[in-house]
Amino acid sequence: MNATVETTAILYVDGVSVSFDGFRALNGLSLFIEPGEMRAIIGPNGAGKTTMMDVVTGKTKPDTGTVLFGGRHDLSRMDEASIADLGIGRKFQRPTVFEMHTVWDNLVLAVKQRRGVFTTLFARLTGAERDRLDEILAITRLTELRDRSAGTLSHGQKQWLEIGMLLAQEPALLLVDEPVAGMTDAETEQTAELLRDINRTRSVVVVEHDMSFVRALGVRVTVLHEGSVLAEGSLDAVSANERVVEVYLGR
Ligand SMILES: Nc1ncnc2c1ncn2[C@@H]1O[C@H](COP(=O)(O)OP(=O)(O)OP(=O)(O)O)[C@@H](O)[C@H]1O
Repeated sequence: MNATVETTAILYVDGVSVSFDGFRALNGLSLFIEPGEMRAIIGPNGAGKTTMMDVVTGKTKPDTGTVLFGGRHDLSRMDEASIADLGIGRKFQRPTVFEMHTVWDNLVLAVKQRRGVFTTLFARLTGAERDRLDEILAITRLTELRDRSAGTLSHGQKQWLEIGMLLAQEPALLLVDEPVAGMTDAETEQTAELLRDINRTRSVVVVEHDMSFVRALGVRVTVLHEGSVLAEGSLDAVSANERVVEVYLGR
């Protein structure tokens, strides 16, 4: 694994393979995300999308290949906590907010998690931290709901709150797994807007099956199939690709 590659990519994944009991979940996967980019990853079930996220976040170690963050951090040698500390945030498919706490307190807990539990659990937020959380409430469309307990939010609002909790940790790169599954059409549209807002200051990788949502994002799309990249380009370009239609979109 070579950590001296020259690259401008914030996320550099090159020739990565991962096998589980002889089955190749990733097979020479190469993917390069530039700083400030938002990328959508699509592909059939079992294509390797989740495994790709697992490799980037340190949950799964690649058998071969190179995974670099910011051109110099070799993620294949780091554990999950160190990778999160570097500035890679991951939003899993199911929301895991603290239901008994208010929206605001959930965000405060996320800030405290970032600062380190032991030193500052009882310390008050600084003015700058409060201002930042107000901004995050606005970005995640939750300003009016700040005093509601998280358990009373709709499914979509819980997903936005969890995205807000990730933002409170100020990641440079956000990985988002199927954010709109189970959302209403209106929530889906708003989630596309919300991610575009977030993408003004951060790089984002979104895995999603919902093609109207991917269209609304309006970003470059990577199609995975059998653990490697089948096609890459605009949604229109990959939708016109015969192999992509055959293995995924035409189903
Ligand atoms: N820990 C594991 N042990 C054994 N096999 C695994 C493991 N994790 C993933 N796989 C297999 O690797 C393949 C790729 O799975 P992965 O979850 O990455 O696909 P995916 O593109 O995310 O699919 P989906 O759209 O269904 O979430 C699948 O065939 C899966 O069964």
